Amino acid sequence: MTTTETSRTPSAGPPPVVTARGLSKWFGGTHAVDGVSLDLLPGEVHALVGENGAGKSTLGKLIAGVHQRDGGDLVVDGAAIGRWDPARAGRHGIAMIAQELALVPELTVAQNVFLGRERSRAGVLRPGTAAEFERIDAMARFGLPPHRKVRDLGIADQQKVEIMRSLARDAKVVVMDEPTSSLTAHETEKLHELIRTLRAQGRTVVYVSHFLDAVLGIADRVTIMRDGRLMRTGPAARETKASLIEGMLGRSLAVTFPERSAPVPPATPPVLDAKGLATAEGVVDASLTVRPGEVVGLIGLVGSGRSEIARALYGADRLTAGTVTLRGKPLTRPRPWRSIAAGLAMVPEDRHGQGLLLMRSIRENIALTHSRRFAVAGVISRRRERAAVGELAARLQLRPARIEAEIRGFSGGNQQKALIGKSLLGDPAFVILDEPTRGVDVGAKYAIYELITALAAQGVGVLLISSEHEEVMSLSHRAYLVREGRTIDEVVPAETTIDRILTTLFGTDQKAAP
Ligand SMILES: Nc1ncnc2c1ncn2[C@@H]1O[C@H](COP(=O)(O)OP(=O)(O)OP(=O)(O)O)[C@@H](O)[C@H]1O
Repeated sequence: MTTTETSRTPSAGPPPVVTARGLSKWFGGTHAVDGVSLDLLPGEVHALVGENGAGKSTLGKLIAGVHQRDGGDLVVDGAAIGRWDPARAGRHGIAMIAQELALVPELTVAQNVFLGRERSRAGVLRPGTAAEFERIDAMARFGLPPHRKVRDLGIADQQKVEIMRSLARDAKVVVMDEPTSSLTAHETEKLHELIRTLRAQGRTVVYVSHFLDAVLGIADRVTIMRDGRLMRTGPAARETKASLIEGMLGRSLAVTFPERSAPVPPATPPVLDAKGLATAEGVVDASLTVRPGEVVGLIGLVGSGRSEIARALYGADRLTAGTVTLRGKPLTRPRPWRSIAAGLAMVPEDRHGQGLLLMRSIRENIALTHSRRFAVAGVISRRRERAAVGELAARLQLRPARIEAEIRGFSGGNQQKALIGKSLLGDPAFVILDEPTRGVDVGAKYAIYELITALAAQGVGVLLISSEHEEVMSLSHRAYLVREGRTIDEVVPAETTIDRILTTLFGTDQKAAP
């Protein structure tokens, strides 16, 4: 579909709570949102879908006052809106849960939930807030400890704090940008229940997501965006996954995986050999090997210790027991810089917290860790740097392909690609990819799958962690099952099913039949 249709308000039914007419937003030469007209109805879940960089987040931010529009009109509750910022939007009952979470790490869960609302100084909450927290907690059913510092929470729990914050503000329109990207299937289902409750209360949820199955399951209406423009808005019931993908990309694309290379013979000496790892951060007893040319998955639920095992291998957390051997040499007391020098690379799960410098350019971000590689007689050659980064940007299909632009101006999915690029530039022998396709659209996902397969074909050993079990099942030669910080079993994904594996993971001491 190439024609641009605007959404229409059904002739009967309640008037829209927000109406956008010809909204427009430029970032430098990028027309991020281009003449978008849209109604948000009370009591609807309105999904926004589109490729990375299609303008979904920017549209959400224009509605929530995070960005100022450059053109077009915004009508809220029937009144035309002039200047617009998050505080004004908040007073009109519009809240946004952005991809880049806006929490204060040093404050507690409850303090963050009521941030900007509490009147007492130094983060001391007003009397009555405990009861208020309980009320919100009862509605959200996340079971978060109110007094825990946010910096001690994982990214999934931090996302839940943001969601509770919008509940605390009693928002009637909540824009959720990729709310489920770090949640487990079970947590996603709980969030969807909460969204249904909000809808039943007559509230509006704008749901930005790349998970098209989830979109079809929860949304009443779907708006498809492409290149800043609105392609169509219509009832979710009339869409299928294929029709959404076609609308997003302008062409059809089978959601498939590239073919795995042949299994690596077991006698091949491993590139990585880890035995009996333990850390204070939750690894209890993890052992695994990865051979050159092999993609090995870690399958476990969020919170099972998958990412913690990755951090232990990389040296981000200190080992309290166990050994890591890389290319036959022991990594005594692994630390990230020693691991990188020894040929290990890691793409972390939390790209903002651990991976990228948002104020620096793509080139600087990609090249920073590898400055020595571009040195000629001790001086960094910008020309060599630009050539290598440019080549990587093309391989990763980075959009826009401007390697000197600041990272923060790139869409979430394109930031993720830059992060992967950063880890690959050092020609590592072993790569850890923790949620490499999180927040990435279908087209770019396939590019990342191809990259993983290509890395293995070049003889690199890959450790793959993903909440999308289908990815691990389709890309890995072998996989370890992880529960409570332990590697409890090893499977060959091509010879088993995810259902069997999940039975093993959920069960107490059942073994998966391979
Ligand atoms: N603060 C900014 N400064 C400069 N450019 C920006 C900024 N925010 C967004 N852009 C650009 O605007 C376009 C739309 O980005 P946006 O984040 O809205 O896309 P998106 O559809 O939400 O993508 P994703 O699915 O990857 O999150 C992109 O080309 C992006 O690079």
